[in-house]
Amino acid sequence: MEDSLPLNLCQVKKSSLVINRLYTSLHSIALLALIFYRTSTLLEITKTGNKSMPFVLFYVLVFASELILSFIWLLNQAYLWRPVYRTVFPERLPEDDKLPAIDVFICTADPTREPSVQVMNTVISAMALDYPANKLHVYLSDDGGSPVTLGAMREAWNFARFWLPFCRKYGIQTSSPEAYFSVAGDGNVSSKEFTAEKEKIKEEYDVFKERVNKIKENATTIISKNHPSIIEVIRRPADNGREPDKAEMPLLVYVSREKRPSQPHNFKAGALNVLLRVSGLLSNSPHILALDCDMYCNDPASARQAMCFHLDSEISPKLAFVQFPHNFHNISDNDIYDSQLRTFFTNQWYGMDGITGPINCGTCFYITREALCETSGSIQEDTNVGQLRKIFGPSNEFIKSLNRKIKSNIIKDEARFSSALLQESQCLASLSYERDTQWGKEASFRYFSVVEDYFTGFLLHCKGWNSVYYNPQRPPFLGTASTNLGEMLVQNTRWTAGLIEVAISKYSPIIYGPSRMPILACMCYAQLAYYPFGFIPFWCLSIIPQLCLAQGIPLYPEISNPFFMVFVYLFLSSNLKHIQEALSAGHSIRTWMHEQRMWMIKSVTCYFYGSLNGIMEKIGMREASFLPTDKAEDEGRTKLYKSGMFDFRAPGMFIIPMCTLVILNIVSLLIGAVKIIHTRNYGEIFIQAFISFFIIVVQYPVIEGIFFRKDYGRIPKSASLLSTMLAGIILSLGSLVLIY
Ligand SMILES: O=c1ccn([C@@H]2O[C@H](COP(=O)(O)OP(=O)(O)O[C@H]3O[C@H](CO)[C@@H](O)[C@H](O)[C@H]3O)[C@@H](O)[C@H]2O)c(=O)[nH]1
Ligand SMILES: [Mn+2]
Repeated sequence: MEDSLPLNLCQVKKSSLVINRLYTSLHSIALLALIFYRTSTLLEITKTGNKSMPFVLFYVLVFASELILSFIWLLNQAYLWRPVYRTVFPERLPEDDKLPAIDVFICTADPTREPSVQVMNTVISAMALDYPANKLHVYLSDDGGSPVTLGAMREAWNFARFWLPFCRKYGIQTSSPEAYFSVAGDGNVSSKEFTAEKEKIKEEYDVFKERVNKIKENATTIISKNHPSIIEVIRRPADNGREPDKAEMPLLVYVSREKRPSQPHNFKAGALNVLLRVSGLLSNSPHILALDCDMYCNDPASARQAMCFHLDSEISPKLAFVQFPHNFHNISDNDIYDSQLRTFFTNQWYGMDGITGPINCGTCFYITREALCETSGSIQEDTNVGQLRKIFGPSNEFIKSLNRKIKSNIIKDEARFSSALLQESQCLASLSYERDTQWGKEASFRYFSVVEDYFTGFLLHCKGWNSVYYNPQRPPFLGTASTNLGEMLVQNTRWTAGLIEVAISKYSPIIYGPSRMPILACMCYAQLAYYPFGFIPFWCLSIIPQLCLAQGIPLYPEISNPFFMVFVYLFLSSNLKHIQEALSAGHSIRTWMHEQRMWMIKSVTCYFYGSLNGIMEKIGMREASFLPTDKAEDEGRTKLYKSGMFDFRAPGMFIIPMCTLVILNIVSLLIGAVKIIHTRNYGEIFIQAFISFFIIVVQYPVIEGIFFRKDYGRIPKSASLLSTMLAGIILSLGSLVLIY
């Protein structure tokens, strides 16, 4: 019987599992050997006492670095334990009238950094999801409180009245009009009628873009940080003579929560919580799709794919969300900055999916309202309303909405948008509404950290909820990746600060997690929280062995020592594993090189600064901030990225440490080489020379940027000069302390 067939399948990636476990076992033996070697050598050094204090200190720092790296490596093994992949069978879903409703939440904050036409493409593509229109409700949160966005949204509604019927009629998959018209376009139809219609729609689209741009040109305010809440249910305006087919349209709502300059608004999490409340009143769908404003739906099938999990009676009672991968439309084949964040989406989430499910990634996920407003499941007619008000605030209407049994979630009836209801929504979007409630603390999206996604997902998993990772063949969503070095380092610094805030709090996954979720899941969460601390070993290992190399002082076993092979093994094993993962995800060896390079660059910069910011935020010396990434295209920058050239026009705080370390490595390798030629004894400092050599090879683009490039993306002369001076100072200080 069709009904009894499963809606989805979960299979273990057997070959990966075997390779992974073999790798983990062998590599951990080698790590134990390293720890044995370091401990015994250190004991010997301290016993004989014939080494200088600075040397012992350096030795201890190198050992400590190796321990930190081993710890992060150990946490990482949890991802490798049991990778799984999933298959869905949407054709087995119940009839349309039995499908649950979906609310789509889209957040935007700034029409300049997030161009309105792009945001509206996301809105339109969400409206075009392959789902019954009366069960789809699209909400846009505008943190910019911008008349430009509101105006653009009205225009988007107008255009969608042409676009949706067209997509439905011809089965268009690329439901973002911009993407559809800029690429060859799908819909394998070549009839005359289709061509004519397509042309007509294209004209409508151009009109739409023109109007949106005009709204921006004529606007007197672009962003308002001081305004009451504004909610508008977008409706079709009076007949304008361009009436298309009477089409069923999803509900479209504009929400701009109240903003006051002096009051904290909790960034995106705050915006999402307002949407959660307002939508609770207007549509109250049991499922929610959250999207960043640049993440348009690239496959209308994602809603039904997600339902294959949410409607599976076996997994649904504990299933909080289905996470889809982040894919990006602007990734070049030669992705020099690893803008696509490959490791997360082609490796780690499969591994977490085999435990309790992937982390929440902030966008491209279908979550249940019940998981976010946890108590709703248990709300009965007799539940103490006073209690609920303490958690959810004073709105009776909202509290009523929590009880699924009372509320139907389908609205078509215009009377539902009575002015009283809209007024109540406005009150739900006001700043004062959350005062003395548990919003952002107990239920809902959490405010504790700027990586609200990671933290909210973590607490859901702690409460016993699960998640699912589904990565279909056709990218379900496509966003705009940061393909600009400076922008991306700022973004990563923000992420790091958010992660470190969690890592050093009472919610640290290794303290808060173990009693609440499987240990492997804790390890995954801990790996994400702690990997930024990799900046400590990276800084140490790119300075200390080099200082010693320049003095001809060995820190590693010499070639004839049996432990030499342990170091060789560790280096080869981890890099070959990395290469294997890149290759099996369909990438080339080049990807490995890019990722190594970016790991080094991020370690010296964002992981370092982000950790400092996180610690300062924790002790109250700094306020958290969230500057949305720039999603507007910059032709010059895009050109450099596409041609595989680094664009070093980034703040000096990022460029200078990077250059300093590279120059330091070049100089110490040169000095070391001269020493080797003199003494003819290379065996003792081989590993140190190799470390420098490896860093230099991997960081070749930086060398090119300092010495060889003449274009505008090169490293500025002033930065090179300053870096050379800094490298000189470090080297001289190093030789001073090591000699005396
Ligand atoms: O005060 C704010 C700040 C941001 N946003 C929106 O949040 C989204 C994400 O912002 P973006 O600048 O694109 O940040 P990213 O670092 O790219 O976002 C990633 O990381 C965030 C956590 O730091 C997650 O929330 C996101 O989903 C995830 O894509 C965008 O739609 C913004 O408009 C707001 O609505 N209000
Ligand atoms: Mn983004």
